[in-house]
Amino acid sequence: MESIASREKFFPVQDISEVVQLFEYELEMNKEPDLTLLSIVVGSIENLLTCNRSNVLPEQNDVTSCTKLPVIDFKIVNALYKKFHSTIKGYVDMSQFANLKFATRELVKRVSDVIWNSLTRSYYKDRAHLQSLYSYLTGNKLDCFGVAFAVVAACQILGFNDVHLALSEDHAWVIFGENSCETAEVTWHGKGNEDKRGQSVEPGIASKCWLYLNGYPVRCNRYTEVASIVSAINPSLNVNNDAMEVALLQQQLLWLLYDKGHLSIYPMAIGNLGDLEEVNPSPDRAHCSVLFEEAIMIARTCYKNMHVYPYTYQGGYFYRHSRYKEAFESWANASDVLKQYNYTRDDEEIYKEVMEIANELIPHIMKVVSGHSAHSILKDPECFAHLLRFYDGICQWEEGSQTPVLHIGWAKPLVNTISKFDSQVRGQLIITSEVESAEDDENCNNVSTLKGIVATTGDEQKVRNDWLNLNTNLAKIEDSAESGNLHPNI
Ligand SMILES: CC1(C)CN=C(N2CCN(c3ncnc4sc(C(F)(F)C(F)(F)F)cc34)CC2)S1
Repeated sequence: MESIASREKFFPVQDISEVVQLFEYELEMNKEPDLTLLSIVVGSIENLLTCNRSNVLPEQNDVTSCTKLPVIDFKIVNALYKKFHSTIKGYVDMSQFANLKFATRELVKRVSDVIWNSLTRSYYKDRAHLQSLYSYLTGNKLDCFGVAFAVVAACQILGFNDVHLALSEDHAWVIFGENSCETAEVTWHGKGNEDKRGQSVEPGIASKCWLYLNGYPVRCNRYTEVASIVSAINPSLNVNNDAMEVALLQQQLLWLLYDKGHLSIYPMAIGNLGDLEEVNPSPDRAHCSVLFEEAIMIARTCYKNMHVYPYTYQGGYFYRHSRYKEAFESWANASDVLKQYNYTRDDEEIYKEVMEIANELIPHIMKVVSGHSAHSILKDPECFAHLLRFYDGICQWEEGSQTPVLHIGWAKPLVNTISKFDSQVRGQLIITSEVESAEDDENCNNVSTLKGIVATTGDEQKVRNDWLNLNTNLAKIEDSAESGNLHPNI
């Protein structure tokens, strides 16, 4: 039985700096970081401070790395660690997988079955704080991410170091095999969907749905898996409050991983750090807006600009700081990513995200700026161009998709927004468009799309009627609304 005796010297853990030291040791000194140990430690701190917070902390707590944490005893951690080891080694009969250099699909499926079959029969899967091995070992509950993570931690215990976590923006699976070129579903996704555990994710990638990022997920190594443990820390006490100590712990651990370069292929983790820095800026650290930019650059360079969330992290920041023109640009850039996909029922999460932007945030901005003076964004053709690009990307997302995206609920805020801009502003747009080949249009009409919307100020430009493409889509929506076949999503 592998032991954590060598780590006993870090216990009892009493404050954030001691947790950071333990992570530092695991990242630097251990042959490879022990996913089981680290998940149990942060999971126990999170659960003690968010679930049963009964007098585990002194009233006053300082807000530095000496922030007091509930005392985590070695014997508790050691008992849970041994429990996971004996569960995995007890239920995975290694005689069937003897002398394997690399994991097989059967092995991965068997490990997934052991985790899956040991979960509580029915519980609210979307509840917070179900992501760690502490939750699994003390309550037999895990969320979608937690199951995938547990499978990878279990494979580490069994010695299969080729099994790694693959992370999209709303799903997780594993990669394994000689060049890590095999993939396997190991957890469920969404509500009411049959799980596909054991199968490859190739069909998901082939369907061009956002859930599988066109084959550009974050392919983790052990260090990025440690980053996923930290990024998955959830400081929420309830809908409106966070446990400050847990947020501080997450922020310090993310900076530790950032400084070691372990966030350099993980845009969402950098986005998470940006959100934490916005609320609680660390002295002599980059401003949060720099972090949001960095996440975007990683998505563009490492993931062929297939990730949406880096732009919505940045757009959300600009929106919260009333930097509306920049928010429009971020959201238009997010839409440029989305139009590379076909919308399917598995993409609910990003649908809700885009719908909130289009039907809540942008209309709110329109209300706020309506009363403002001449310099307002309603006189700015570049703002108008960003908004058109945002809406057009959604239209293109819908084109070629099995499931419609837009419905009359979208058209009203859309038309309302566009009509807020003066006609002379609208007249200052230059629309360039290329006619795309018709392979994706069932009527074999040439599908002209907005290849670029540039705004000029100054001399009047006749608006090229190519952007009528947008109006054509609007007409379709209104027709469909009249004929009553509204979007099933509403
Ligand atoms: C701009 C936003 C709306 C703000 N928060 C966002 N998050 C919060 C954090 N988040 C994440 N942050 C770090 N890593 C991961 S891995 C992952 C996942 F693959 F979907 C999983 F594993 F299935 F849950 C999600 C996720 C998901 C996206 S996007």
